[in-house]
Amino acid sequence: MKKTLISNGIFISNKEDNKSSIRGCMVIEGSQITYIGEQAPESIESYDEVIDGSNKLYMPGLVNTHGHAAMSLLRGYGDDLALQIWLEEKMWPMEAKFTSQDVKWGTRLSILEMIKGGTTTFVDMYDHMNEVAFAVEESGMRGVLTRGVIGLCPPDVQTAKLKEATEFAKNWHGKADGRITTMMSPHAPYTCPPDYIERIVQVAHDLNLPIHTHMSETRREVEGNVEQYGARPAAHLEKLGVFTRPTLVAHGVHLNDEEIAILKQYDVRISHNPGSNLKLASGVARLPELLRAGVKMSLGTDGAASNNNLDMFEEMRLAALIHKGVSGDPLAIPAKEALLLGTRMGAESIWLDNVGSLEPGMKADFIALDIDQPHFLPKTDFVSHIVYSASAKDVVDVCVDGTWIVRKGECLTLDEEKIKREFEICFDRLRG
Ligand SMILES: CSC[C@H]1O[C@@H](n2cnc3c(O)ncnc32)[C@H](O)[C@@H]1O
Ligand SMILES: [Zn+2]
Repeated sequence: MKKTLISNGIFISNKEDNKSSIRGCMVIEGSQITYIGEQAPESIESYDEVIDGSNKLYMPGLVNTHGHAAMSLLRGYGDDLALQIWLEEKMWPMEAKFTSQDVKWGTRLSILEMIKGGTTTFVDMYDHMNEVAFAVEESGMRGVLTRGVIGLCPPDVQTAKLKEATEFAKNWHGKADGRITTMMSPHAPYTCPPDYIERIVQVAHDLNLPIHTHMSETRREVEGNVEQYGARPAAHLEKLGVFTRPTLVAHGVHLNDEEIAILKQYDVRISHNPGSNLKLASGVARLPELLRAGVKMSLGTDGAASNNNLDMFEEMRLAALIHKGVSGDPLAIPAKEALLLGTRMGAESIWLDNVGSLEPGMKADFIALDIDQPHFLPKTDFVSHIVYSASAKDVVDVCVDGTWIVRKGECLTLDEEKIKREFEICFDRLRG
């Protein structure tokens, strides 16, 4: 088993009882971290590889808990619209033209953007998901994948989509050396009739899988749900049995206290997507209150058509900043909490208990930032610098499951030039 020593680095471990950063060493054996501390545990000769970590900051890989990778093809299309019009008049008509090739190259472009920017795990809800799984397998990244189903269609089409989602979830769970896990996904309460949601929940039970859905993203959605079903979305999904499965909801912007209590009761996790919620004018989620209530929170970018990049550093900064602005409390989301939301809490939100911090026994999913740059001085509080000053462009090395997938800013697993060429071909066909 390959044994690597990284020495002379600065490490942000995220360990519960740890000081925020240490100057020292980390040892990786196979896919795992086996040591982190100030001094190397063994002499240099006992390692297969020794890396000089001077001028680098090592931290856990970022975890993006909600997105639609292939939507990179729709970046900049339908800007400055609110959700429902954006979906109905822009996204869905274009997505109806997507082939598996479009999803293949759109997803690969997003994976490139994500890994080069320090994201080591992502959640993806889309169609043509075999292509997403192949891309995850090849890239070396970690993915929690799900075929999202929209039930606004005839019963036979609903059944076909559910069958496809079920087959995908069954076939890919635990694949790519365990780097892929799967979920079942009714797209949203406003796009899936109640009986369809119940059928999806039944499949999740049968396959012992979690559920991922969009929920309470806009005020209009909440009002529509009350009008149509006599209940707000959280109570509606509770009634349909969704929360009897481990559940991750995206957005959760418009939640009242009663709904927060329901989500806490069922240990439902929420992916907070501040960039997308601002751009689509959906609102600002009650992140500080949700955290105080004990709801497990994390961060997501959503797709590149509503963000418009996949830079998780931006989401951490937005989370830290907008809640200060909205509440008037500078401590609403401190830097340390924003960092945890983008890393360890992200991993916990998607039931990955062995990534998100740098400690012995954890998977070697970590990134290195080049801190020999003006915006990382003075060398005082690196947690602050990560959240308030860093960006995806600072990432130089990325390791997932003990394998380097980015070195010196270059992706080692995917052919960047080919992906860009093929992406442009897909784009020209779709939008030319
Ligand atoms: C059924 S595949 C996923 C589906 O979700 C759409 N989508 C992208 N962003 C959002 C969002 O913020 N809210 C709701 N739905 C969204 C995407 O266009 C796909 O159709
Ligand atoms: Zn989404």
